[in-house]
Amino acid sequence: MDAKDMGEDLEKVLVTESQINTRLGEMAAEIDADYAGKDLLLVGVLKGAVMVMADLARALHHPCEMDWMAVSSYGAGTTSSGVVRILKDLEIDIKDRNVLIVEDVIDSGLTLSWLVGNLKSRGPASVEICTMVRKPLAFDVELDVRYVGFDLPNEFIVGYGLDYAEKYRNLPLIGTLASHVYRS
Ligand SMILES: O=P(O)(O)OC[C@H]1O[C@H](OP(=O)(O)OP(=O)(O)O)[C@H](O)[C@@H]1O
Ligand code: HPA
Ligand SMILES: [Mg+2]
Repeated sequence: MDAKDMGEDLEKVLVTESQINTRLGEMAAEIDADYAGKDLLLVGVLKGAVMVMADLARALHHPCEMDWMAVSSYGAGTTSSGVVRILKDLEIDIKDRNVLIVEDVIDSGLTLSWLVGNLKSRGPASVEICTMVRKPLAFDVELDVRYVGFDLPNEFIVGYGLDYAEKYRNLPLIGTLASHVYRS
């Protein structure tokens, strides 16, 4: 899928595919340097983080393991319910591991502040966060985000894993939707 397949649904492009790829390379280089000589376990948060996880893992030179959690707070709407549920837990024991949580977006920050607390209670050596997008509201919760792709304004976005009612995740860029999409 690309912008041409969106018909009139795409309002504007905020981050292009090539900007995403360039930034991913920079973030991977930082992670390679920071984790030199250490083990690394990437924890992707389904489903939104699938694209970042796949591309980031391939951009890393550092060997890593990957595991997945599914937590949900949004359902089909565009605002967080604040109630986080585990839909699928990790399969790997993270005790004494260096965990790097991989996310597509930190919006209200509620999902990650809950998840960081949950993972820290399992006795890992470290827990850090890598997200492709961070929005301003996330600054209201105490969240130490080590790697940020792009700081974007407070608008609902889709693409590169981000969905609206499960659609548009396979758009390779990040953009906003035209208002008629929300009405239909
Ligand atoms: O910072 P917050 O306001 O908590 O929002 C961020 C979270 O919301 C989205 O997930 P969602 O629950 O929609 O599931 P999905 O990844 O399957 O789309 C997104 O992928 C993040 O995990
Ligand atoms: O802007 C967003 N788009 C899609 N999913 C999301 N989940 C939190 N914020 C967003
Ligand atoms: Mg979502």
